[in-house]
Amino acid sequence: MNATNDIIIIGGGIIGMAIAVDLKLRGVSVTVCNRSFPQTASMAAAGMLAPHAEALPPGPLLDLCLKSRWLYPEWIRKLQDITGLNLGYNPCGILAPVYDLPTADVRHNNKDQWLDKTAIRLYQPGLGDDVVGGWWYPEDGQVDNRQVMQALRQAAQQLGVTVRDGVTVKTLQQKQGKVTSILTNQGELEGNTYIIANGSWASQILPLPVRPMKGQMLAVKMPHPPDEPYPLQRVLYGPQTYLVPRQNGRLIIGATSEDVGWTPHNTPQGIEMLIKRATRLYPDVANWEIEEFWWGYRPGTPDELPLLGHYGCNNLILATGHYRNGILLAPVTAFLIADLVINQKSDPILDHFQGDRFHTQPSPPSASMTPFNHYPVPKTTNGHNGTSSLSPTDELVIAGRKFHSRLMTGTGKYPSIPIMQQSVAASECQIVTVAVRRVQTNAPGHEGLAEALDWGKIWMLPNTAGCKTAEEAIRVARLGREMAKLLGQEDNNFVKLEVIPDTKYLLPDPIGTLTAAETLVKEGFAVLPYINADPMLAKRLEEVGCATVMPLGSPIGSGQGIRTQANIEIIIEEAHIPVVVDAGIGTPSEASQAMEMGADAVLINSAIALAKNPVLMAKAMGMATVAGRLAYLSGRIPIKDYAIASSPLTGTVV
Ligand SMILES: Cc1cc2nc3c(=O)[nH]c(=O)nc-3n(C[C@H](O)[C@H](O)[C@H](O)COP(=O)(O)OP(=O)(O)OC[C@H]3O[C@@H](n4cnc5c(N)ncnc54)[C@H](O)[C@@H]3O)c2cc1C
Ligand SMILES: CC(=O)[C@@H](O)[C@H](O)COP(=O)(O)O
Repeated sequence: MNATNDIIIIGGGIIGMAIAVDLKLRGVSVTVCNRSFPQTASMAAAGMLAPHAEALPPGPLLDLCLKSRWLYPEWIRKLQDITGLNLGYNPCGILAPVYDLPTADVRHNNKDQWLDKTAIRLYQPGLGDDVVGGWWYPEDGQVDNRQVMQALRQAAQQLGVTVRDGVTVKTLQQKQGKVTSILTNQGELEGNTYIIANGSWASQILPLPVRPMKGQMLAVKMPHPPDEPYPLQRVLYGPQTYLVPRQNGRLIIGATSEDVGWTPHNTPQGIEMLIKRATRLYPDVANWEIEEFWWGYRPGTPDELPLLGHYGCNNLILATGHYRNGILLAPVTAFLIADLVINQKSDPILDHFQGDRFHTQPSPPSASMTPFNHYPVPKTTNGHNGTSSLSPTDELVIAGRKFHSRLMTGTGKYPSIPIMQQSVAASECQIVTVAVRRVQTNAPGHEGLAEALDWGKIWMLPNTAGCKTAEEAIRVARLGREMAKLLGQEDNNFVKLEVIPDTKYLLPDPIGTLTAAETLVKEGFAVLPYINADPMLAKRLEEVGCATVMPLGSPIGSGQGIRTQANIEIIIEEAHIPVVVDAGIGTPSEASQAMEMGADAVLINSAIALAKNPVLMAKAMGMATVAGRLAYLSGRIPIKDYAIASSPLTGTVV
């Protein structure tokens, strides 16, 4: 283990490096862990400083951007003084041509300068015929972001920041509300404060809704006659495209905005679109020499605002999600975050950018006290509303943790979060599985879901749904552990392991599952693998140290019931760990059937969530699970070929 570092910054893009330099200048020891990925947003960007041309609506983001634009000249001067490098800072103004005339009202009321068809051509000759006028934003400008990156790295080196390239942070270790260390591909590192500044990849470390928005770019070379200036001197920010002329004659053309996940590369379609739009705006571009194509990932967030400030633990700070304006926002981010670290001073503007703003209201304090507002749930005949308790000794024990309910439920597919909350309460289950990926990306139907349950009462079972390979599942499992910790379950090391490459039947990959299970068990996880009902695989998983096995009854969501009965019976017979029948259960009788067979528990999602009355069905499933368990414990009568009369045959009246 390394010596303790004061501040550890995860990510060495413009945000991480700007914070590092600022902190170092204030006298703190800083280490930057940087995975060194070429397609970082900071290298891909166009470098526009364009709060006005981007047409940001009035609000906290515009305020933050304006503050940063105001800080820019001084920030650049500081970096130039340290490094002696030219950063291509150019407050050249931005011209924003349009193809459709805005209404006279808008033109009249807007405080920015409107230029008509003739005036705009005086500002910029050579515009395309479709341009009918435009806006002039004299205070916007540009910087050469690649030069800025070089300067930040050089400044960091000169000042004594430790930059560890090639170090990928895999997970944060937390204890009692504090991050204690980070685990990296090169070992463990300890610090006092940890700053998450890894752009689009933030969601790989913490359950944050940051996702990549791919942008493709292209650069051409502007020609110019000897002793004459380049034809473009200021940024042209046209409809869906921009042209950013550098002072050395390079013209940056951008950009696509694609919600395609981590799909890499430039594509013919993307480049064709860029060229088409650029030549409509400024036709001469069509003949200029192409210098380069590239692409990068903007760190997008659901509300397009960055995530800044403390998050979860008191020594964990976010500085990510800068989406389209991270180059512009670097100086203000560095300033505010350095202040927060050193002076423990949180500028009020940071209130708008808190990482927990996507969390919704928690569920009512006690699941069992939840009022059933939407669907009536009848009391059982004896007036007892509970179904889960059998006898105190009949507990389900998984990885040393005891549960009295043997029903596990899911959180997906419900018509609404309140109905999910009520269903969980009605089922009286104690373990609820949560799809880490969907929660972290705030996928439709999963917004605020993680916060909707009272994790003081329900045990979270993070699952790796959506993972097609062992590697993905391992990564998502680690995220799940962080998610559980952040939601207050410090000691939760459970993971429901799903490795499912097949999208039609959602059948799990046995080899990927075993591989991932081996790694996760070694990392201290209590692994609950979802498997086909394969007794040999179940045995192997038990041997590598899994906490349960979870054979499927039939394909997920199919409601076909227990089609794999014979194999599940073998698994139950042979296993020394709990067997949880997972997936395909469609009715309470099938839940009961699994329990009567001797399964230790059942996991049911679709049959509850998609029922006409989910809350009522949840109640029924809870009762059926108990009934099945009681039946199993009671010992069923043997099956006979012939009838045996119920009433005694002796002593009958003739
Ligand atoms: C095509 C395009 C055009 C843009 N144009 C503009 C513009 O004109 N003006 C503007 O203001 N903004 C623009 N942006 C947005 C801007 O580039 C980003 O908001 C900004 O660069 C984000 O900086 P960052 O440091 O947060 O992320 P990045 O620059 O992506 O840096 C993140 C760093 O973290 C590292 N990392 C990732 N995971 C780990 C890990 N687990 N452990 C260690 N290190 C890790 C990565 O390797 C990378 O070095 C543009 C973006 C794109 C893609
Ligand atoms: C939520 C979950 O983990 C499901 O993948 C699980 O397998 C349940 O399957 P059903 O939806 O068929 O009940």
